[in-house]
Amino acid sequence: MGEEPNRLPTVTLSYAQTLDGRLATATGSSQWISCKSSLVRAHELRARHDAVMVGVGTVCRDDPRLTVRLAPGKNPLRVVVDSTLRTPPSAAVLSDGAAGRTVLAVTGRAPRERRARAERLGAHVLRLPENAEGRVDLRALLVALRERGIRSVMVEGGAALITSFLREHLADRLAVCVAPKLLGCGIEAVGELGIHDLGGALLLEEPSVTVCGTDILVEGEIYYPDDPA
Ligand SMILES: Nc1c(N[C@@H]2O[C@H](COP(=O)(O)O)[C@@H](O)[C@H]2O)[nH]c(=O)[nH]c1=O
Repeated sequence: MGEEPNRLPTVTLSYAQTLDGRLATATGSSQWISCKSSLVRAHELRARHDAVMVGVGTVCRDDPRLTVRLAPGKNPLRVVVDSTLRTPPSAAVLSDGAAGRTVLAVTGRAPRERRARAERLGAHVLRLPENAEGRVDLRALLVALRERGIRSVMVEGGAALITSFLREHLADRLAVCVAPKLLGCGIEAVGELGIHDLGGALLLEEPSVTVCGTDILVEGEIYYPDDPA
């Protein structure tokens, strides 16, 4: 059977949270929530995807490298969703010598001089339409990535990007690492989805639950009850 040419890349949301659903403390401290075995597994998952994606807030807070280092395998394309291009030139994704494997997804609100600077560093700046909130239109981003041959995307966060993918029904799979820790107040993994009764809850279809080191991994396909069958 041939591949559907218009199919959007498969999107997997993958993140580590505490038992009480936090990605980080209220001050943004998140390294590390998961145990070493889960970190290895996260790198294995990166290697199985064509692209790994984060929001610019995560870049500014964590300065991730988004490479495969703890497992064998190829580095995926790195994609930063960054409507006004706030990624600093010193960020690892622009300064580690592999900026040619970094896409900055921006809107028309990204100042020209910042775009030129990122391109001089070797990054690909992808100018995309904005949504009603002035942020990058995620569907347009997925279409643009598909045109570049990307068939699978692993979205690592942060909370705003995770929430947007769920709200727009653009996430296909969830792979959540739950660490046996409690933080109380902190950054919640998933924000407002506009669900007012339990019948509207997003579900994981046939989820798998496995233990990884001291963490619990929950994975499955996301079912959106409001979507037409
Ligand atoms: N805090 C947290 C994760 N955070 C994710 O890992 C990124 C760091 O990537 P890198 O610099 O390549 O190691 C970070 O920006 C965020 O996307 N991942 C996990 O498996 N477990 C954790 O506890």
